[in-house]
Amino acid sequence: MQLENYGNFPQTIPLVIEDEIFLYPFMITPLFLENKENIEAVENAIEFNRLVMIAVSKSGKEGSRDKDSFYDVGVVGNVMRKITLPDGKVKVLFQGVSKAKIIDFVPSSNIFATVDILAEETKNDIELKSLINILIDNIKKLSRLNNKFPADLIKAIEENDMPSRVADLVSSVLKIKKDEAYKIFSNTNLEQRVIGIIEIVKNEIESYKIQKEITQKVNSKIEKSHKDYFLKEQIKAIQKELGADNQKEEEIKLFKKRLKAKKCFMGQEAYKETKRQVEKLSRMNPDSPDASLLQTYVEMVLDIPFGEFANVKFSVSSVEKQLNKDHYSLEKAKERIAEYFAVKQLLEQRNIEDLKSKGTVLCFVGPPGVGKTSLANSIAKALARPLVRVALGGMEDVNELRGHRRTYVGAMPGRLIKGLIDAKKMNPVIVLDEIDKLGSNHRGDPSAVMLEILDPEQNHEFRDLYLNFPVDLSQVIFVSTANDIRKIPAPLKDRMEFIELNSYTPNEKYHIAKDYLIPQELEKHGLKKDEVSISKATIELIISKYTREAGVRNLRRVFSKLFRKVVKKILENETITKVTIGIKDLKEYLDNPIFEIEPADKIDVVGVSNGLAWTAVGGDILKIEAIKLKGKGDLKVTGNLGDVMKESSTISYSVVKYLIDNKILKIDEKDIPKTFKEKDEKELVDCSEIYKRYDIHLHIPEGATPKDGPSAGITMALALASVLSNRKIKSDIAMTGELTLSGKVLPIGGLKEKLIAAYKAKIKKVLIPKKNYERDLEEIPQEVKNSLEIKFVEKIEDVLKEALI
Ligand SMILES: Nc1ncnc2c1ncn2[C@@H]1O[C@H](COP(=O)(O)OP(=O)(O)OP(=O)(O)O)[C@@H](O)[C@H]1O
Repeated sequence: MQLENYGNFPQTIPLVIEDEIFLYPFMITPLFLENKENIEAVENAIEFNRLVMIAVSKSGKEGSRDKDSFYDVGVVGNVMRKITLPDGKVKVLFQGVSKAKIIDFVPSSNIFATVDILAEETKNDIELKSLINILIDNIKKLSRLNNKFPADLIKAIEENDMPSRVADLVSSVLKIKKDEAYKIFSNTNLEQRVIGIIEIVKNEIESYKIQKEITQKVNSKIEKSHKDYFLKEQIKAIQKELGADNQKEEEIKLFKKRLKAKKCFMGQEAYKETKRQVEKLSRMNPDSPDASLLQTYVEMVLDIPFGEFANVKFSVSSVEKQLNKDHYSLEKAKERIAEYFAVKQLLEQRNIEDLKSKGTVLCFVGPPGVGKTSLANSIAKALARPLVRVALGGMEDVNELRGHRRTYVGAMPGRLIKGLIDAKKMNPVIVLDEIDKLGSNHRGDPSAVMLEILDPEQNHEFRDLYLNFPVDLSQVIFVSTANDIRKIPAPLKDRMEFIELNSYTPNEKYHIAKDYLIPQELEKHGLKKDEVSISKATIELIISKYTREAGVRNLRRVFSKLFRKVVKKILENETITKVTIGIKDLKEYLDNPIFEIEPADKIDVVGVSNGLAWTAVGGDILKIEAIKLKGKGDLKVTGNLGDVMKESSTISYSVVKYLIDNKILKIDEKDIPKTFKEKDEKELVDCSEIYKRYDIHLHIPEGATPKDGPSAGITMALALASVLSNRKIKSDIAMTGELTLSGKVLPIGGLKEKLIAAYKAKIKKVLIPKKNYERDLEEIPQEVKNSLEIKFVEKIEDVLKEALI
């Protein structure tokens, strides 16, 4: 279609104002017209076979035909077809012919405008060509990002050698906003127009790239959240299938129910804290690790037996009965325990509530195996309360008692709270075993924690760190045990009442074995009384040669070992109805004997004296050895001695020197080493030269065992006196006593243990301080007193007189 066929320009032609599409020359475009003027203009063009000018309305001014409501540059073309649609609208097919500009608009007619063709100019063909190439490149790039430019379209663009057509075509595909499209289209400089289009294509490429990136990110996020969502849904479905979902709800319900039941017994703070934690738990995902920790906490708290009490009545008679039933002898201890519960019973009968739970804590002190724990057992049995044993010996951290805070990995309540849970009662008997082993090497302050537990002023509000609320321990009966009273911290000692238990004599052991250990062990092994017979002599031999202990723990083990073998024998041979165990059989049953305290040396020697020692595991014989070596009066002391014992050796040495100087201890002149000159001239030398010309070495075996205390004073002095005077010491004599610098003998502790040790070592005579002789002999078992000659000594001279030959 030729433009010339339509006459010269400028000319006045019908004007259509298009609201939607920005038209370009050579485009064949369907247009939908509903505006009366537009329809009239089209009809006029068809009727008179004229061209029509299509101008585009400015943004926001659609529907108006005012002069400045549309762009003045548009397209002239012809109407190829016109169809009137059923709704009154008119559809026309328009073919653009040329770019044109409205020179004049005729508002009176309203459908006509005077229009001129707008020619485009090119300044530089080569530049234009390059710009077209750049444009095509960018279009190709864009086509990789979206599908606006299909391959055949790109091909058509490439093959078109009219730059203005390429520009029109590309612009029409890009769907540029009207005002921008107008700006580019109305430019008559073709290079500038192509540059404008390139910019738009590039912007579009950038924005697509960004869009793509964002889409990818969003997609991956959406994918992840979708994945999570689906997984969670699946878990839920599985849990539902397994009933776990309900299970959690059920559990929380149960916790709340149990908590409600305990509310009035557990105290407000405890109730509030637990309630808070149950609520927190109900909001948690049951699979999270925190939830399982919290669940353990809630379960622990609800397991504490708040409000549950075993028999609350105290009955002295039943305590006494049980103690007597379970223990041989131990009269003093039994009496003291009975008194303790008598007070409690009276306070209860007279309803003096607040004193009932107060008072001191019983502490059984003595060597291992003498019945400390077993007395506590009997107390619990008699009071019909559960017994909880808390071993303090192996404890490394005091927080094992008080619990670890919940922030601590693997936190748990302390042993006391666990004890209550195990006992299922709030008033058990708790035995704090080996309270003396709670030393300062523990982490934390053990005595402060123990005070919190034992002090009635504090223990009704004992705060376990794990629970984080106070628990009332005031109804608990605490009993403690210790081997060595000296190792218990002073503030704790103040709260305790000590009941001393001593080593058993062989005779006591025999009775315990016969009346308690053997019947109990027979029962444990399923044996009847008449199936085993052990003679008295056999039991005594077992005591003296197969056990080496202050108590009877190993003795019990020996019987258990014997009876295991008896059981085996009976099972192996059904004809056996009774097994007799005699002295001869012991070797077969028990291997070689272990000697208890070794009997003292039978030979009297110079410089070896027998001391008596008290240790946490019972009494012992302490041999003290002294030798003299040529020297110049030094004293060397070995044997792992503590400071007090070292001082005591110095005192002993000074006392002995004093005795020599004052001729109380006679020195034979022959024993003093002399110089050749003194020998030749037969010079007399002073007796003091004996200690000036010799060095003395004092040793107390066994070197690996630490020893301390002043009670070996007289024994060391005796050894020193013996070695310096060269007089022998009687081997069957032993002694104990502190020595003062003026030679007086002061009293000592642990006499009973020491005398029992002397008795076991077959010592004949024992020298003890006068004060002990007058005060403590009553407590010494008769069999010991019968077999030992016990003599008191007041001063060192008495010792020398008795012991030196
Ligand atoms: N007087 C006694 N009568 C009967 N049995 C006794 C007597 N003394 C101790 N026993 C028994 O000896 C065994 C050891 O006693 P127990 O465990 O009470 O010793 P312990 O003094 O607590 O020792 P440790 O200090 O090592 O804890 C127990 O089986 C106990 O029954």
